[in-house]
Amino acid sequence: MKIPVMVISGFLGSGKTTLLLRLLEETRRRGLQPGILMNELGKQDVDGLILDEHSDTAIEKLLDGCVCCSKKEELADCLKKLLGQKPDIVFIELTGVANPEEIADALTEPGLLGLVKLNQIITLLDAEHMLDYNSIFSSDKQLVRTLRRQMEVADLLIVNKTDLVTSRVLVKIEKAIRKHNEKAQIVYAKHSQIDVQSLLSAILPHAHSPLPVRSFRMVQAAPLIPDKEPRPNKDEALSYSRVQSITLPWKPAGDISPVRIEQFLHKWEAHILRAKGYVSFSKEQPIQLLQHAGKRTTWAPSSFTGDPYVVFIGMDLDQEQLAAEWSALLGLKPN
Ligand SMILES: Nc1nc2c(ncn2[C@@H]2O[C@H](COP(=O)(O)OP(=O)(O)OP(=O)(O)O)[C@@H](O)[C@H]2O)c(=O)[nH]1
Repeated sequence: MKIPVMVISGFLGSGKTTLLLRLLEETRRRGLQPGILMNELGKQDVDGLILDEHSDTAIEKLLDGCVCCSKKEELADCLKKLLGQKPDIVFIELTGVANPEEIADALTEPGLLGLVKLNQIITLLDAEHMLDYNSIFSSDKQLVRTLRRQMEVADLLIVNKTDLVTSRVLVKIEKAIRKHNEKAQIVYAKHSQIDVQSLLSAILPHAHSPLPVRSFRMVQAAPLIPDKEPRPNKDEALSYSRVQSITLPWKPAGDISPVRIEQFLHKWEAHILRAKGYVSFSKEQPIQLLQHAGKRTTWAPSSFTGDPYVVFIGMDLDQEQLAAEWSALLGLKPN
């Protein structure tokens, strides 16, 4: 019996983990056993810890690189480990800069073909920023292509963060999406709130019934990129070229307020696309989960108990400069 795999893609901070939490809630309600494969660009696993706080699901983690390019070799092993736990469905949450078609392709490779089947590719779109991506990322050809492919190959497109835009913007977004994908269902959401019940309705505990599977992807051995668009050469095959991540420890020398961190992120906003991690402001207060996406910063109490840190993901990041300014912010002496 092949286990269905749902691939969750979408740019950095678009709402993938928020959706995954909703899907996990529904699997629990239905008595399904899920397996999760998380892929993160950073060395630290912020999303995995968020999931750990909300569920006791089996999670495999691929950190410090993108599963569609630098970590592709490890995908099969990770999936096989998860399958050992006999899940009814596997969710793969990709990094924000991953091309989901590469994963769909990998699922059809001989080592996995008999074990898993692609159920569907879901792509989340950040309604507040997606119309600006082409101009913001014009210097990273691969990334522009990846973001386009995230739209083109999706079965379901979730336009998320609709609380942050007007209905006029939504009309523009729909037009932009339809240029790239005429068929996918489009749904509009706040905080990835969609009808997860119907999304999972065909998945049964230890399912023996036929599932809706993207048959054209599973049966054809031909490349997934259409002929009119030649396969990229080796360098172009990377899904991005100018995005980097750096993890910095949080060890302030004295008191520091959340406002100072927000000012820091604001100062770096031309380069920082996403920041997340755990920080503590005082011994009395619980550790805070920092989430910075699309130039907005939020804080939430967390039960994290390790050494606090923040992961920064950015474009053309001067990592040395960032680290030096971070140390200065925390009141630390330069090395
Ligand atoms: N205002 C608003 N915030 C949202 C919405 N959906 C998610 N967020 C917030 O956006 C931030 C990023 O959400 P995530 O679900 O972690 O996004 P992601 O795509 O998993 O992020 P990465 O995997 O790190 O790229 C979090 O602070 C969420 O609470 C939404 O619809 N509206």
